Amino acid sequence: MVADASTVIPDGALVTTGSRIEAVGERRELVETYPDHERVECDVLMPGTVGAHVHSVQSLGRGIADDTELLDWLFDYVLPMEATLTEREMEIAAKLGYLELVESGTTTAIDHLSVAHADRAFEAAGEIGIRGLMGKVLMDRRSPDGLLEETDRALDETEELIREYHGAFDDRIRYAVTPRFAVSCTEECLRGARELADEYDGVRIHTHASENRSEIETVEADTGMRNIHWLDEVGLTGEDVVLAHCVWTDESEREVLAETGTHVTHCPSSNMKLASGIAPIWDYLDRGINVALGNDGPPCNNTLDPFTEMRQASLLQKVDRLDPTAAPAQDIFEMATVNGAKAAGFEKLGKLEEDWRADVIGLRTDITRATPLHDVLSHLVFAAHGDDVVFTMVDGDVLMDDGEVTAVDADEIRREAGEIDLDLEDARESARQVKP
Ligand SMILES: Nc1ccnc(=O)[nH]1
Repeated sequence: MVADASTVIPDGALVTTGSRIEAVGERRELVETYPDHERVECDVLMPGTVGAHVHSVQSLGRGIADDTELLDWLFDYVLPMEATLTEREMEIAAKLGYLELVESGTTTAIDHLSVAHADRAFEAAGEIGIRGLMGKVLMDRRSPDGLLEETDRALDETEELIREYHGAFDDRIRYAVTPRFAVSCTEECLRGARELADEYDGVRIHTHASENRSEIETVEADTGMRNIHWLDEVGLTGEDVVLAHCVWTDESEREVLAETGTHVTHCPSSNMKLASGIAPIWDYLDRGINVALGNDGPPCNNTLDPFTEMRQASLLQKVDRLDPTAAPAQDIFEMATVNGAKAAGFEKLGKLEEDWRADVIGLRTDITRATPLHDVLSHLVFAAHGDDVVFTMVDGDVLMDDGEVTAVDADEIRREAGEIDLDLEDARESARQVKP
């Protein structure tokens, strides 16, 4: 079996000290060197994946907006849903999202929440134990009732949340200031986001950028500039900025991304499903841009399975370039692990190495789909499913063991989520009036 020892370990074992990896290697070896220690043992051990762009709180909207393009999808379905959810529903939505992530092998999420009740998602992440870089969404124009906020209020609320949650839950949770996208934010809001990120050490910025053509046309009509140039102008590029999508960028915008060290999160399933386009991620990597991987939200994917996302990322590049050697498993795997960790800003995350953070998952391979197992990396990128994950650990704490999530009652979350009735009519009317 071929594998990079620092990333994937077949028939592996792991010993932790607190939140760090003490030792990791083949089961046989660790049984000898650590005979009396508590060990994690699994068919395959690998770093937990980093979902570098998700919307946990959109989890109640899976299947409500299929077969639409971005702005219809957003203004006719997703914004009305976010505007309608009560505090309790937002909490259930977030829990459902984190549950799906933890169950299928994502241990860190870069999470775009919603405008209201963001504290419920922070608390839910803390309760379940997932690692996250996340923030309340900022929207101060072209936004429906229930989401539209006055600029100062949106920024003040952000600052309150930074004070409360940045570094919370043993520093598993960090804050990202998250303007929704340039379409729904004023210049003052975008510049205010940069100021807040500069004021608080370790706070990052996460937003959507250049996902589809209607979006960049809207920004160009508003500002006279290409979207990435506009974001650069107002301070939203740099090593502390993670931009989701970046499908529609020209040469000069790509230079800006590379020069500023801005991170890009590729979301292939979402880009395919909303027919947004194919992001030029190999060009980005060639330029030295850090590219991470994300599932985006359940209403546009419609799964949060990181293994499916790795597969889609590779296949999309192969067909786009008509080159079967494009996007090999090792590069895609790095996007889903270390590159995501770099984007999220957590150091010593995303590899199985001594003294690195013990964010680890284990998969079973005693299944038909994994037999015979010629190449474990190939298996993980092209054949594995999130369902194969049986063990999830964050910071040395076990979140799922033998397929059972430990910190929360998963049945109860699913039951409550299943009973929520979405009635979007009024909110949809309001959203239509502000649609670009
Ligand atoms: N792709 C997206 C753009 C803006 N907002 C969203 O929720 N999703």
